[in-house]
Amino acid sequence: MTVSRIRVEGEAPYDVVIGADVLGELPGLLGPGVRTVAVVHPASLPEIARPVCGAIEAAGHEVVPLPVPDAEQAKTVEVAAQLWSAFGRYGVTRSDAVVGVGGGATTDLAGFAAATWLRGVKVVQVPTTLLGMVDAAVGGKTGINTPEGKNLVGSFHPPAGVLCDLTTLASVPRDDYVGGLAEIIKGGFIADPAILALIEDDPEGARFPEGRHTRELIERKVRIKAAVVGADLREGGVREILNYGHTLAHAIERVEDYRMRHGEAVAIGMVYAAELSRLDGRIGADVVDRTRSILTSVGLPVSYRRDAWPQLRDHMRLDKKSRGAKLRFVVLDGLAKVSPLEDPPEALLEAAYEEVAR
Ligand SMILES: NC(=O)c1ccc[n+]([C@@H]2O[C@H](COP(=O)([O-])OP(=O)(O)OC[C@H]3O[C@@H](n4cnc5c(N)ncnc54)[C@H](O)[C@@H]3O)[C@@H](O)[C@H]2O)c1
Ligand SMILES: O=C(O)C(=O)C[C@@H](O)[C@H](O)[C@H](O)COP(=O)(O)O
Ligand SMILES: [Zn+2]
Repeated sequence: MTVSRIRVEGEAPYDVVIGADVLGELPGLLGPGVRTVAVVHPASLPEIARPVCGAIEAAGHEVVPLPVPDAEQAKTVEVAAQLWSAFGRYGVTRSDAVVGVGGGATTDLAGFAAATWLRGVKVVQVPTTLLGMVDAAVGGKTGINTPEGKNLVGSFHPPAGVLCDLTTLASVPRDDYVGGLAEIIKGGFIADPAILALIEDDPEGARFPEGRHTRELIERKVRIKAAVVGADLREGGVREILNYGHTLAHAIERVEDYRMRHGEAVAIGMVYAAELSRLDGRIGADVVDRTRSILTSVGLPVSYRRDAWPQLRDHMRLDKKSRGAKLRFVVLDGLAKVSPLEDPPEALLEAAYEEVAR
């Protein structure tokens, strides 16, 4: 299988390397002069962390394996503080590096710990879920949750490289894998409708790493993300499009106490954003129907509890796109045509939720 390298431009350009059995590329991404490498990984995935540690050790670095709690439980200030203590104990300096191995939750945490330790040390991300590869590990958004909401603390800290070893996808639980499809489908609606056609061509295959179009879907989504974050790292403009569906999604995750997968919440959030776009007169029912049908075809949810609306509305206040009391949504004016929707009337917000509610 070939190895692809997708460049992310910006102040400090880096590569997203994609292929099977590509761990040999890791020392090159770490670069010269690194002595100690802290490998942050879920405690539940020792079999995935071990070869990563082995590849780093074989290149002559000193490896410090740092297991953290699984999934969203890792994205807390307590776990970040444990990493800071470990970095101190093991002497991680500004010429050393952190490697994040795992799903998006682990790479978000590892990136955040690296961004804040000594005001910023090098991080290389090794995503091992579909969602991590196509979204979380690329682009330098790092963060943790607080009791008030999702990703409320974090920083923009681009990695020095991202290594997507496609062989790791084989063991990802089906529902977690399918969650990653939500972020790929998001890419289809906001930038590259060819993604939608590929999934519609083989929705069952899309649910598996060995699917006919998997490699192309991954690369198309990574290219979208690389182009957007390369142009606007700090979300001053175009990067906001990557937040399509996320205003409601993050509120749902908060209501669910982070027990719902991010991708599942994003799927519901995209239906909501599509309904907002339709009710605001921007798109026809065809795009909304396509949203529901493609999400359903791969097994993603498209509705949420009616009685949760007051709580969801309250949590949306703290969305990072809000400006003062004014909410801001990312909406569609058509396929691959994205706009901000500022300060929508409450009646519109409620009417769109009524279309999502069950
Ligand atoms: N920073 C960003 O730009 C960005 C973008 C999108 C999502 N995110 C964040 O990413 C997170 C979601 O990521 P996710 O969907 O990868 O979830 P996750 O990190 O919770 O991983 C899902 C599950 O899969 C397990 N797992 C990981 N790799 C595995 C493998 N190869 N084999 C078997 N099990 C494996 C994990 O241990 C976990 O239980 C959310 O916190 C979300 O906010 C961040
Ligand atoms: O990279 C981005 O920018 C995104 O918005 C990608 C999202 O898929 C991702 O979930 C991100 O973490 C959400 O960011 P937030 O700023 O709304 O927390
Ligand atoms: Zn997301």
